[in-house]
Amino acid sequence: MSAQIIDGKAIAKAIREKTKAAAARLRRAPALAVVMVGENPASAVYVRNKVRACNEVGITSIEHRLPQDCTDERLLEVIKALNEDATVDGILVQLPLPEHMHAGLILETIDPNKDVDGFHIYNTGKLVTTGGGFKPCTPAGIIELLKAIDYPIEGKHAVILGRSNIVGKPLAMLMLQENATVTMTHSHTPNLKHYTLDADILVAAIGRAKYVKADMVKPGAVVIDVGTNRDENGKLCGDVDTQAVQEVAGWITPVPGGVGPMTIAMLMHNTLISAQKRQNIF
Ligand SMILES: NC(=O)C1=CN([C@@H]2O[C@H](COP(=O)(O)OP(=O)(O)OC[C@H]3O[C@@H](n4cnc5c(N)ncnc54)[C@H](OP(=O)(O)O)[C@@H]3O)[C@@H](O)[C@H]2O)C=CC1
Ligand SMILES: Nc1nc(=O)c2c([nH]1)NC[C@@H]1CN(c3ccc(C(=O)N[C@@H](CCC(=O)O)C(=O)O)cc3)C=[N+]21
Ligand SMILES: [Mg+2]
Repeated sequence: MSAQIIDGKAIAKAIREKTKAAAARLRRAPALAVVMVGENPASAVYVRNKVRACNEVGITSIEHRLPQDCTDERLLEVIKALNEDATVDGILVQLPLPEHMHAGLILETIDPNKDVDGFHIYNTGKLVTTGGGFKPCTPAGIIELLKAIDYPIEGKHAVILGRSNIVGKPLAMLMLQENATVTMTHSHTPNLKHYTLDADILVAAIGRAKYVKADMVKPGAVVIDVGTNRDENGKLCGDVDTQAVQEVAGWITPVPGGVGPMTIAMLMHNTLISAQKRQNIF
C-alpha cells in the first residue's frame, strides 16, 4: 500500500488565487506589516516567503527589521504605531524573539483586530468559545487540507503530537469544532504509540526530525506533518519518517510542500478578512 500525497503546494495556490481575486475588489489593497527582530536564518526564509506571497496576491507588505539587541520598549513602540496606522490591516511579529525579550507580553499589545496570526489571548479566547476571531494559520491550514481531500473529520480520532500555543493547542480546538475526538500528547506522554496507533488523523508538531515511524501509524490513517527540521545532511525534513510511513498511511503531507505553504496561504486569507472588515465589506 502507498499513501496518497496531499499536495499542500497546489491547495495553497488555489487559496492564494481566491484571496487575490477578492483583494482586487477592495477600494484599497490589504496591507500586512511583518516585524522581524534579529538575524534568525530560518525566520528570514519564512519572512521572505511571506513577502513573496503578499506580492503575488496583491497585499502590500511592510517589513520592519529590528536589531538583535532590540528592547521590549522599542518593539512596543513599533507595534503601537502599526496599531494606530489605519492603512495597516495585519501585524505579524515573527517568532521566536530573542531570549531577552518577552514574547507573551508583546503579542498582547497587538490590536486583536490586526492579529492575523491569531496569537493574541482575545483571539485565543474566541477560538475556545464562540469562534469568529482570527484563527492561527497553521492549524487553520491543516483543516483546509483535510477539506480539500474531502476527508470527513466528524467522529474521527485526531491525535496531536505537541501542545505549543501556535500549533498543537489551537489545532485541538479547531478539530473539536469539526467534531473530531481529540487526544493531545506531549513530551510527558508515556507510551505515545498507544495513542498514535489508534489515530485516524495523526498530526506531528514536535520539532523532531523523522520521529514518527511506520510502526506508530494505523493503516490508512491521514498523517499531517507540521515539522520543519534539518536532517543529518542539513536537508529540510518533517517530524515524520515520510518514506517509511507512506507505506502504511492512507494520506500524507510532504515536507516541503505540505503544511508550510498552507500556513502562508492562510496568513494571506486572514489579512484579506481583516481588510474587508476595515473597509466595511461585511
Ligand atoms: N509548517 C509550518 O507552518 C510550521 C512548522 N512548525 C514546525 O513544527 C514543529 C513544532 O513547532 P511548535 O509547534 O512551535 O512546537 P514547540 O517547539 O514550541 O514545542 C514542541 C512540542 O512538542 C512536544 N514534544 C517534544 N518532543 C516530543 C515527543 N518525543 N513526543 C511527544 N511530544 C513531544 C513538546 O512537549 P512539551 O510541551 O512537554 O515540551 C511541545 O509541546 C517545529 O519543527 C517547527 O519548526 C511550527 C509552526 C508552523
Ligand atoms: N509570528 C509567527 N507566525 C508564524 O506563522 C510563524 C512564526 N512566527 N515563526 C515560525 C513558524 C514557522 N512557520 C513556517 C511558515 C512557512 C513555512 C514554509 O513555507 N515551509 C516550506 C519550506 C520553506 C523552506 O524552504 O525552508 C514548505 O514546507 O514547503 C514553514 C514554517 C511559520 N511560523
Ligand atoms: Mg510543509
